[in-house]
Amino acid sequence: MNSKSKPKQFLEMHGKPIIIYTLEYFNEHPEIDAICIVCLYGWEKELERLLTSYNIHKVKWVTTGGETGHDSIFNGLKVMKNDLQDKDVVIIHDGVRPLISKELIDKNIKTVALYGNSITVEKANESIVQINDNGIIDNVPSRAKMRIAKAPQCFRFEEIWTVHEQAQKDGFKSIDSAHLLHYYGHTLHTVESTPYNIKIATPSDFYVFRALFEAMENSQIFGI
Ligand SMILES: C[C@](O)(CO)[C@H](O)COP(=O)(O)O
Repeated sequence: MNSKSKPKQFLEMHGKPIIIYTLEYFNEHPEIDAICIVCLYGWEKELERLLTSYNIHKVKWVTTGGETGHDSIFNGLKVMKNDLQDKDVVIIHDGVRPLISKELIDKNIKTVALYGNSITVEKANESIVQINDNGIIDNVPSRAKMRIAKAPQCFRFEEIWTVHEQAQKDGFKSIDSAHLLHYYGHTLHTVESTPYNIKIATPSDFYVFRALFEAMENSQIFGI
């Protein structure tokens, strides 16, 4: 949904870029020590300007994105590697999920502390069907067990680094970190997302974001 002039994470809502809404949750969270941003090539200067302007002071590393999400995450891990200990917790989030909450960050941190990793998921409230190459449904999994993988996805540095290194050797590209760890046989633990943790991927998502944001500001939505 990138506009003609801007990639979606830099689009503004009420004068503030989406990426800043997202970053503010991490910047203000007491248990977040440092932030790494993997930035779209060519937008680094604009990002630096925004970080200064909105005082996002916890950003310690900015690096350039790769061709895929998988490559971008690996770029982020590489730039942080020398500063992190194996047991440090890495919380991987999408810049275009600005309705994350402190509560969801808290839940993820607690789950990593207990089990070693944490994948944010949402219950599927519609049926999910698997199709074959001809568009024919060949599997209808039980909806009760279906979850939609979201972000944040959180790991000890050692665990996420090891699978990325292995994937480099194997030439394997994952859809996201949950997929990558599952591929290499790791046990993954889940936390249920807070509501409204939407990913802004299409123009309609942008309008949903605006409506939700305004409703939250006016306390019209119960349970935020
Ligand atoms: C991590 C994620 O948000 C889970 O749904 C998603 O996989 C990210 O996908 P993207 O295509 O890299 O935005």
